[in-house]
Amino acid sequence: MLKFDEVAQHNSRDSCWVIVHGQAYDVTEFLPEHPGGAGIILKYAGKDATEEYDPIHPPGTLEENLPKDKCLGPVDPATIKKEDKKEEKATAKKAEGGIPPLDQCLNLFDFEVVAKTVLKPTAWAYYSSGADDEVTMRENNSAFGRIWFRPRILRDVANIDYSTSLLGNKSSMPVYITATALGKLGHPDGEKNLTVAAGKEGLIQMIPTLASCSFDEIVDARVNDSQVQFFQLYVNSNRKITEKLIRKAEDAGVKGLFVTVDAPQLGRREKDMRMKFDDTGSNVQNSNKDNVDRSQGAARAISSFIDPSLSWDDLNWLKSVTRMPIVLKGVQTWEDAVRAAELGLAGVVLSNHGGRQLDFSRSGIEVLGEVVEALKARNLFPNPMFQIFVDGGIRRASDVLKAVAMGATAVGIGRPFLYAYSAYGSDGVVHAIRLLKAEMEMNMRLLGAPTLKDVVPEMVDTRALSTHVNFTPPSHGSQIYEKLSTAVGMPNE
Ligand SMILES: Cc1cc2c(cc1C)[n+](S(=O)(=O)[O-])c1c(=O)[nH]c(=O)nc-1n2C[C@H](O)[C@H](O)[C@H](O)COP(=O)(O)O
Repeated sequence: MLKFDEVAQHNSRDSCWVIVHGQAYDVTEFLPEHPGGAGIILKYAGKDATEEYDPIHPPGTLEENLPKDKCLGPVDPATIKKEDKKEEKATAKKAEGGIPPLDQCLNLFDFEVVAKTVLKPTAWAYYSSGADDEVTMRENNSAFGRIWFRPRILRDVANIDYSTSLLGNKSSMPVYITATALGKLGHPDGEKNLTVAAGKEGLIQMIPTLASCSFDEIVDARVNDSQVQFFQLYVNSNRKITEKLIRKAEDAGVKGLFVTVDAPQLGRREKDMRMKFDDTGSNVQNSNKDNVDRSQGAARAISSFIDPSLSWDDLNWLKSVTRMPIVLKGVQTWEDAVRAAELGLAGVVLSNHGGRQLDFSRSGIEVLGEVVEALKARNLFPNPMFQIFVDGGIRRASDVLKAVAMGATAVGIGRPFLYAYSAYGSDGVVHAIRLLKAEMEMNMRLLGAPTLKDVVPEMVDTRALSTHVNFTPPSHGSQIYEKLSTAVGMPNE
């Protein structure tokens, strides 16, 4: 059995060994091939890299990418020295007073406040960042603040039913858990937290291509065989790899293929870059002058496989590969939505990737208005065979109902569920979903709409949508933050 000190001597580009899950690997020859660049590996040369490795790599990645003889065997656990993780210590200190009990989270904003105190800085940067100046990320939620309800009265609202169906699959609410990458950055169970909660609460989860967990782990985490999942696809420049992924998803019973079309290159998320940049900038990478394009941060590094040449011409190929309904995720104009409908696709997600792609893209809810008008003008709406989804900035059931009133079938939610499980595991996500369900019941009752069919365009006033007022959402979660900051002695920022 190897000793840690033996591994520690192989800590350079000329001879680079790392430890992952107690096994030593010689990655010297792999360094130039690593999509994330040599620098991030060299940072852990001669050390235990397990904690850094896990959130980014699905199980089996090493075995799939290294020749057998590069696995050098087990390292005596008694000799392994743990890295002095300054940043983890700081985070632990912040939360040493513990986090508030789950039932003190009263809305989706509260989870963000709590997650910020428990997430590693790199994880917080990755999850919370938007592109450039984050104008679109803020606008995503602000835009909902410019839509007003027109509630109707004296309607029998004794029984409220907010169930619906997405692409022909039952859902307990017009909400799905959208695809967000690198789930293990926030919690060791990663995306499985979402699978379990979605199954328990009857929601559909969209499995991301860039998940931390393996596809099989996420599918195996279903709470029962009838649990419905969708798959979010980044098309790989190597189309064979993409075909294999799609077939695997279809064989696993996935019920919808959401092709991401707003990210031919991942956006410049500067919070993420700064964190990663400092992270890699301080490491051997600079002195080794790696040729990794670090100017795009970690996101670019993990997504260099995405095919920027993907175009409308490829849709017939995509349709030939699968019988799953195909939805384009990241459509931002009526022209592209109409084209998708005319091509016989199953729908579109009006989305700007949570403001993480092109800054100053309009919010999904803003685009929804023009898309519905354009489809109606061509007798393409309403059409149960072509569904419209919206995501970005949805934090309240009132946001969900505004989108439904304007013609969306359902909405996708990302960050709040990430924050919920980063702080509280899958129980956090279950709680978040139940909070939304309680809001749905109350909002629909007060709106005068017993079912989603009764949530109609006349119930919203969208005249203010086209003007951009600076709507700053109330400082949500401040109550919980105050409590928290006193509990753990943090300055009340
Ligand atoms: C927050 C977040 C979003 C990501 C996401 C990762 C995070 C941490 N990632 S990303 O690494 O490439 O940017 C994906 C992804 O893998 N694929 C994708 O289609 N959308 C990705 N999205 C966008 C997501 O699917 C929704 O469009 C967005 O999260 C909706 O906005 P809210 O977070 O405000 O709900």
